Amino acid sequence: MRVLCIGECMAELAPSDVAGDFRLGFAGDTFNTAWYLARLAPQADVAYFSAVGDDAISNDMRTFIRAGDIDDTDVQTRAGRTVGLYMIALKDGERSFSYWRGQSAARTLADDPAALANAMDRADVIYFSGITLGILDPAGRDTLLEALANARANGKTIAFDPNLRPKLWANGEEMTAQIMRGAAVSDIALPSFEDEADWFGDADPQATANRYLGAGCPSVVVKNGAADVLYVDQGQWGTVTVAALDIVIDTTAAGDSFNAGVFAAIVTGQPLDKGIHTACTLSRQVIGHKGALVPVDAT
Ligand SMILES: Nc1ncnc2c1ncn2[C@@H]1O[C@H](COP(=O)(O)OP(=O)(O)O)[C@@H](O)[C@H]1O
Ligand SMILES: O=C(O)C(=O)C[C@H](O)[C@H](O)COP(=O)(O)O
Repeated sequence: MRVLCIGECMAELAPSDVAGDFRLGFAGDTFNTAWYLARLAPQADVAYFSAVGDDAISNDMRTFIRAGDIDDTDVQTRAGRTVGLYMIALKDGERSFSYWRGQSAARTLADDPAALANAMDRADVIYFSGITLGILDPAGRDTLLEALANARANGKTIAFDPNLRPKLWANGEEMTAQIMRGAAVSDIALPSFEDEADWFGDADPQATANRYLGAGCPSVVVKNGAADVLYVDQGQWGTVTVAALDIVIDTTAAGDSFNAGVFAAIVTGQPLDKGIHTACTLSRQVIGHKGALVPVDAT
């Protein structure tokens, strides 16, 4: 099984234990999921699709991707450009981000439809997010969504995390409309209830699930912080209880690592509820540590 994750990896500055000192890493929502999936399912072939520049930090990022056992064959190089950067600020375990990514090479990742089609042809599961859609210009977004629709018609499984990031969009209407275009080409959606309620006005997680079902996405997993995970899979509804972690250190990548748990079940042919249990165990470990990518125990 080959899983292709599509999106932007950035340089990450994460607060260290010393006030004012930051640690340089590499992270980004779809990349984080690829990284955790490669740890959880070493038998799977995990690949990343993106674009980087040709400077030193772009090369360091590529080295980091490969060191994570992630195939970087489909990471394109754009001469004269570089990668995006973000910094995490923490207050009582909740994170906020500052970004410097307006000119990043990843913004051009969908410029070559042939490269997209070729990478998708070689994959079984294809994952993208609302952040992937948000960094693209309208033409790139159309190209990516068309390629995903074609891949789905060819039998690929398409997975989507809406990952709502209002800073990437002109306004809320544009964001919600484009997110639902993403849902319409997907087989499984993995939204987070709090964000969905804020932007779509969903009254409860059932309303979130029903909205994605209505868009044509037949399986939905609704994350909800420490509250139950609600899922619907080909008409079967269920919930999984989360063992709440009392002291949360940093919620960065909670949802990203969770998604990797679900994909690990898909690639190993296990039922979705088993994958959600793995997802909960993994994301609980991740939020107990600082930064997006943390060492994980066997789950
Ligand atoms: N306080 C917590 N205790 C235990 N697990 C948690 C906690 N907060 C989040 N998680 C786990 O992380 C998953 C994703 O969290 P959530 O906050 O909903 O997503 P996101 O990070 O995308 O906003 C949850 O479904 C749950 O499994
Ligand atoms: O690409 C971006 O804009 C990011 O924000 C990168 C972040 O590391 C993850 O997106 C964290 O995502 P959560 O799992 O929701 O905590």
